[in-house]
Amino acid sequence: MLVKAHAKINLALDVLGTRPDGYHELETIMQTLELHDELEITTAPDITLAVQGADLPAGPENLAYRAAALLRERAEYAGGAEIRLVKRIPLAAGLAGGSADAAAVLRGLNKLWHLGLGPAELAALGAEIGSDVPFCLYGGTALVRGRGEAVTPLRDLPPLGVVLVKPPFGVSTAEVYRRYDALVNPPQPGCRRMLAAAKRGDAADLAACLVNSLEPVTMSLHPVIGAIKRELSAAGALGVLMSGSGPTVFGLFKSRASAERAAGMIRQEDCWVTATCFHGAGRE
Ligand SMILES: C[C@@](CO)(OP(=O)(O)O)[C@H](O)COP(=O)(O)OP(=O)(O)OC[C@H]1O[C@@H](n2ccc(N)nc2=O)[C@H](O)[C@@H]1O
Ligand SMILES: Nc1ncnc2c1ncn2[C@@H]1O[C@H](COP(=O)(O)OP(=O)(O)O)[C@@H](O)[C@H]1O
Repeated sequence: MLVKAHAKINLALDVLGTRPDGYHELETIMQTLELHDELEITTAPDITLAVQGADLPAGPENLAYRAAALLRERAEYAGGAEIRLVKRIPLAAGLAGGSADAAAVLRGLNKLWHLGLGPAELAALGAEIGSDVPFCLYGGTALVRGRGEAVTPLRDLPPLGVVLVKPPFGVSTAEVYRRYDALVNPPQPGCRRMLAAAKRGDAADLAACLVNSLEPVTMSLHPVIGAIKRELSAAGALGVLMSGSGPTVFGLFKSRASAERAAGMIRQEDCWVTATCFHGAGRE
């Protein structure tokens, strides 16, 4: 069985405070992209994982493996699965690559093992693996709250083009959140404004409402993020923003074709650059 694990970006991200469990209360609007990892999953006596395209462990430290092991344990399933993962989403990028893989494994094994678990049950399991996993199980466009476990699907947005630019370093999500807590003047929330724009579904409106409370934190650590934003704007982006805890920066374009043209204009040293587009929940 072939399963696609789609990357995500955050179109808006507000941090509302810290929770008793040490995580942060969020309000964010997330959107899956056509860019995806691929997983070939077949039944086997035990759980095995082979990774192609990235230097990643293939044991329990890998979120894809961890998802299979957790599902097998909770479903008390006797068999296993052979998982072959082809990575295309860059690591520690703010694109939820690991979370997307974990969600793809939960979705795929739920079918392959005929477990019959519903979306809410899978999302509860996913939340134990990582905060972005519940959204990755739903995909499309959604309002996400809590630690990331409360997902409210929204109507699909127009299929906008997206250029992704990732500088040559990863970012620790935990460190970005820790540094956020130390901000004297945290950014103003903007998720509600984006929610209204998402309901209207107008591209220029969406682009004008992009907001990410974590962006100033990561940008203070890596000023190149500001340079990438300026270059994407100069290439004609409708709007630009860092995704999640970063460091990937995205630019929105009216179509995939215009994103492809703009991607060819990006001259940032040593950056990973690709053009993709919004991916709706209903599509594989
Ligand atoms: C920032 C966001 C925005 O969508 O995405 P990415 O930038 O990672 O893609 C998410 O909140 C990241 O989700 P995810 O990367 O799954 O985080 P987890 O593995 O669950 O947690 C990593 C660390 O981030 C912090 N964390 C995460 C989520 C949250 N709501 N509050 C937090 O404080 C915690 O310190 C936690 O130990
Ligand atoms: N299948 C996986 N794909 C990517 N990263 C993984 C995976 N399994 C574990 N990881 C670890 O999780 C960390 C964060 O992964 P990722 O989800 O790509 O980051 P982000 O949430 O910032 O997009 C990586 O640095 C990597 O060490």
